[in-house]
Amino acid sequence: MTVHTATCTAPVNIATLKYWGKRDKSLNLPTNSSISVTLSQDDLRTLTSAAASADFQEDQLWLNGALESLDSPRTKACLADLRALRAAVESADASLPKLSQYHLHIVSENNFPTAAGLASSAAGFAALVSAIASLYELPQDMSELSKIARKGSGSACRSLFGGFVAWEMGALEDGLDSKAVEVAPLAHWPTMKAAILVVSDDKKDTPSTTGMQSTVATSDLFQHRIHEVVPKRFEEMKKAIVNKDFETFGELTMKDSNSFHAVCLDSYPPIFYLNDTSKKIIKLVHKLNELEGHIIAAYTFDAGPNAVIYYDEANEAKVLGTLHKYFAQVQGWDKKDASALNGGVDIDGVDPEIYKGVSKIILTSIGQGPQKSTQSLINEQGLPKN
Ligand SMILES: Nc1ncnc2c1ncn2[C@@H]1O[C@H](COP(=O)(O)OP(=O)(O)OP(=O)(O)O)[C@@H](O)[C@H]1O
Ligand SMILES: C[C@@](O)(CCOP(=O)(O)OP(=O)(O)O)CC(=O)O
Repeated sequence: MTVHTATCTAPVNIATLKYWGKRDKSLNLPTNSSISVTLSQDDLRTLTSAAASADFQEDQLWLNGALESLDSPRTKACLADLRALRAAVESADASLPKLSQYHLHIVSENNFPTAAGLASSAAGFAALVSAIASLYELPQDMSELSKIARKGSGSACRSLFGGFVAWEMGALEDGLDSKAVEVAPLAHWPTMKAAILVVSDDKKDTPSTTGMQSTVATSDLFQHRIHEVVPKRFEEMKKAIVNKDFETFGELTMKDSNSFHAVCLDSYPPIFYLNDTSKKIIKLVHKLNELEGHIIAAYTFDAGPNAVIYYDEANEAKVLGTLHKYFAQVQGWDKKDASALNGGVDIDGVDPEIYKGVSKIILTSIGQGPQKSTQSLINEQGLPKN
């Protein structure tokens, strides 16, 4: 039996200017442009192998060791687009195997919790699209492929690039101009770091799609956000990234997280993603920045209570040192020497039991986009190795 395979990894991205709201639900077309930082795959990544064979009976996906349905319209849309591009390649060269007509076996592993507010769907769809595009030897560039990943999950389109990434919302009804582009590569600002305080790795209450639909339908504040706030912020944040201006980048990042959670609260009925621990972390970061006299740390929260805190390596002693003072008991510090963690400052009014609301800290940094891998998860029969 002949089995064609390819394997790719893809990263998680965490938005600093949030995507929240769809103008087209089936194509995942957003109501505003967004910006994100791609995180290092050393800490958070999806590894996906894709195989095609004339002997396969049906399309199948194994996610983290269990068979997962491929019936969702989102996954079907991604597979249909990729097959259409492969069919075009095959019609231009009759000597190529007709992979577009074969069923696919896809095996994927996330090295972090799935569906827990850590952007697994972003890394997952970016890896799925990258692995199949590699299997099909597609000529399309990353921006083109990002339009396919977008149909899987909006935020996934940004995981096709490393470094700093913008998702341009586009204006066309068919979504052909709604794609991810690179704002700056990893090498432009490699000292950007992220500390993720995992407040909960439970499945979230209100799924992003449902939450967005409710916000678009019911929040008045949302109209102000998408028309007045985000367009200006989008340009300002890109400029701050190009200038490596952490103060401006950090301020815009925090304000945008707050704006996103404000429109969630303004939805009817309201949507709550932050919990008491999240709010205590927000206060801690503001007090740290006040003590320093300028912004050295910036928080952002997605559709859940987990905090992502961005900082520049130049301020690592102070930022991580301070977090260590309050969260020393949580797991995840082992990759840092104790000597690197004693530069923290005391902050008035922080609940000494704040650490009880946090299960672990993930210390990571900015990273690269999808990578080809030789570590196949599929055996010669086209089935999962484990
Ligand atoms: N490696 C993967 N390959 C394919 N699909 C995946 C993969 N990982 C996750 N997914 C899909 O994404 C879904 C989880 O998306 P969901 O939006 O609920 O959580 P999340 O992305 O972890 O959180 P958030 O969007 O709040 O950051 C999974 O149920 C699965 O359908
Ligand atoms: C708060 C966010 O993380 C929302 C992400 O939403 P998704 O990309 O998960 O939504 P779907 O398009 O419905 O799959 C903000 C962001 O990542 O920009």
